[in-house]
Amino acid sequence: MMLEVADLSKRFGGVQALDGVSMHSAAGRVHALLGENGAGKSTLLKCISGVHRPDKGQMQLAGVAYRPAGPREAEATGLRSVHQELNLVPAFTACENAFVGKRYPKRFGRVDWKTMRARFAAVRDDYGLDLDINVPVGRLSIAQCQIAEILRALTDDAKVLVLDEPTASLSEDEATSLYAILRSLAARGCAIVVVSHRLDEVFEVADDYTVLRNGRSVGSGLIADATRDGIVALMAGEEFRHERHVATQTVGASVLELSGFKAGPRRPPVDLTVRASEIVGVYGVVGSGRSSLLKAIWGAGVRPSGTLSLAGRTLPPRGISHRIRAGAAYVSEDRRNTGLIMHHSVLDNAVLPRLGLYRAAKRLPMVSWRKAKSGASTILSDLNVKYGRSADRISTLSGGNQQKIMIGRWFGAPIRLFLLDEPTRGVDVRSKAEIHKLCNRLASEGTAIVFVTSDLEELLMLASRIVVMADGAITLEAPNAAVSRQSIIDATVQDNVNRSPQEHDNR
Ligand SMILES: Nc1ncnc2c1ncn2[C@@H]1O[C@H](COP(=O)(O)OP(=O)(O)OP(=O)(O)O)[C@@H](O)[C@H]1O
Repeated sequence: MMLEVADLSKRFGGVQALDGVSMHSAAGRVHALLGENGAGKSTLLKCISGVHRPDKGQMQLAGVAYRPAGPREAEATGLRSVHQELNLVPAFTACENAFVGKRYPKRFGRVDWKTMRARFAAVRDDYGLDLDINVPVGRLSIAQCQIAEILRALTDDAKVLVLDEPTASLSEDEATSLYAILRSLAARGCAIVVVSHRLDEVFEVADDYTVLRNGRSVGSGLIADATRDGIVALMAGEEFRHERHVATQTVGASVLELSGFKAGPRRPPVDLTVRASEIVGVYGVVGSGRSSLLKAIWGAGVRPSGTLSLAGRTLPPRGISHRIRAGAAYVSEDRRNTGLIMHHSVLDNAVLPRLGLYRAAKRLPMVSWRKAKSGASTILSDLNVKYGRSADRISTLSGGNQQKIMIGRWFGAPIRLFLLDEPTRGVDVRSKAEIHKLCNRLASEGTAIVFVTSDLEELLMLASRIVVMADGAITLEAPNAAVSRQSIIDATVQDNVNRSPQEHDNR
């Protein structure tokens, strides 16, 4: 075994995040680490990569006792990691980020930038990844940052590579190419441990699995011997099925109208109408302009232009407060920077956009924290959020639980238009089904929903109408039942859009 973990435990205050976990990962194999939100997956990866020190238990790397005092020591032993929260310096390029904390190539005593860039570009090309290495990562999308982070891990040979949800913000195609990279790394003798909530891809790429539940390892084995239902039952501790929930209710009046709307100065104009009770799913590859369009509709775009009307009123191209007053709500794809206030409490984050609901008295501009606390606890229990105390920092919650709060905090007041960017990113299968059910409930009450997703299954499962984007333009727009899986994938590339949507039908 390349990596062996035995009886590992880790406690944070009152939370037993890991409780005697064991796992083995062999060289040349991809090991999937599975479990519901808050099961302890990230904590386990952080113990392996030296971020956390376990309270109890042993680890071995390549047959030698391994107990890293920190991430540097773990790296020196041959371990590379890609965590859920990306750790990149925004002002540095992907290449400069890749060398942070490592020995720079030098020439005449000075940093040899040329060699550094060439070495980095060679790794990028070797793995067939597409990334501009001369742009500061602060200007890249989340998915491109993810690629930058993975490249950082690949710049030197690794014995073990651990990745926490590396495909969460990648589209189907990008995830497929990332997994091809993981397979080729495994073929070079690396042991790979990967966390993913996308079970379909786990079945395609992984050789072995371990399931965690409430901090304990509750099952492990060969993927070839496992079934999807069996794994889901292990994760949830009971039988569970994710039903398809495509909304069937009749749509109402138009809520959002875009006409010649440009999300930015160099973006093509977009025309789109979304009606009450409609769930429009927007799909495309990284950089196709999905998130920029959503952000621009929300009023936070960079120099947008054209006409946007919400519930019959034309709104200025920028300005979030107009949108909120008109009944819109938004969930950002970037939980850490623009979604949540990470150093504030669970309570603060859960009530922030709806503070007006928790006034001490009707016209008083003061918040009653008693009311806020009870409002928050309703939201948190409705969405089955796992947390210790509402005063804990939100950064201590697992990624999936943070995501649920980002969505739930908008409830409590009617939502006319709900804009959701990757609403179930990092969320486990059961919570995903709950969020889909919630979207359907909102739609049946008249909310118009526009969501961006990189998950083709989710798109087909939830959207009543499908929009595909490429290079900032809409390349396909049709009711869910009228498009094939292949035509959706084809439309993600501009050159393919002239083909008929019915051309392939392999759904
Ligand atoms: N630094 C921390 N301080 C306090 N509690 C923490 C900390 N890190 C994790 N926890 C708690 O440990 C538990 C396990 O969290 P972890 O992030 O490992 O879950 P996960 O399986 O990765 O979930 P997800 O799929 O949602 O990312 C959670 O209850 C979480 O709130």
